[in-house]
Amino acid sequence: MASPVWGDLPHLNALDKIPRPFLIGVAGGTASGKSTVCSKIMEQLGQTSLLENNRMVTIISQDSFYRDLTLEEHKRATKGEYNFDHPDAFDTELMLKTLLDVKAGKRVELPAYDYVAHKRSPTSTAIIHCSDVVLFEGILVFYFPEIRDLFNMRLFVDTDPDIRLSRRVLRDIEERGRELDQILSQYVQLVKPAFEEFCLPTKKYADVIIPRGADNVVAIDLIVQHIQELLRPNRTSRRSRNNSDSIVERPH
Ligand SMILES: Nc1ncnc2c1ncn2[C@@H]1O[C@H](COP(=O)(O)OP(=O)(O)O)[C@@H](O)[C@H]1O
Ligand SMILES: Nc1ccn([C@@H]2O[C@H](COP(=O)(O)O)[C@@H](O)[C@H]2O)c(=O)n1
Repeated sequence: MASPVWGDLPHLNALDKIPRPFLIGVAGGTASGKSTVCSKIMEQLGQTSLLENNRMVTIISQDSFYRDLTLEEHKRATKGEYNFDHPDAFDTELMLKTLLDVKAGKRVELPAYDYVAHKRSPTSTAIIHCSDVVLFEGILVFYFPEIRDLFNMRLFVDTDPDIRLSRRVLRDIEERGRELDQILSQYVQLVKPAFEEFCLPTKKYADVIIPRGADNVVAIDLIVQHIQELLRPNRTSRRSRNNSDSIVERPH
């Protein structure tokens, strides 16, 4: 019989059998603050005395799973004309296999994504060991049903589109080697329509929607408290208590 630790617990219903790693999906539009929210959650979970030193929190980015581009696609990418916001841009099979390995407690090695070269970095990798909590963040982490179903908790970072665009412009110029006119044309022609078609409709799958992203310290504190409570050793069944779903904001 399978161990209850790795049991088949696709979501928050089996509250008295919390699987490790506890897999959290973090979706949201480009530059909504997904990575920043994950870093804050990781920071706050790492600091708590409830988690032992040898337990870990890991962040994986969906961007590590961008497909390799053909020569022609790469040419378009350098002109800001390749659609990186479409589900087809991702290697879904590899993404699913990796997450299943992570869930099974296997060690995985992931390349960092190089946004300047539009491909996975051949030199920089992240080793993902078996962790207590794994945060998987990206624009389309709730889009693919097989992947969506793996999460034990789903968060959607909901930041105003104008703020996202202004942050993306600064970030893409400073960190991703892009020119302003290309950032804007890519955004208008590809990023924004794909957000509306593929990312925004996945908000309904979230357990918690985080308005204003990392600025929302209250939401982040509540999420961290909730995770700590779920992962507390020897916790009593939440079904026997009354405060079980107090922080879970379920969208309509
Ligand atoms: N609350 C915030 N206030 C100011 N800048 C922020 C905030 N959250 C994120 N940023 C900045 O916006 C950019 C995108 O944030 P990031 O967390 O990487 O978003 P995402 O992972 O959703 O693309 C980064 O340059 C980041 O430093
Ligand atoms: N070579 C690439 C790969 C991706 N993008 C853009 O990145 C966005 C996703 O990353 P976030 O950190 O913003 O969530 C996505 O909107 C792609 O357009 C890119 O420009 N170039």
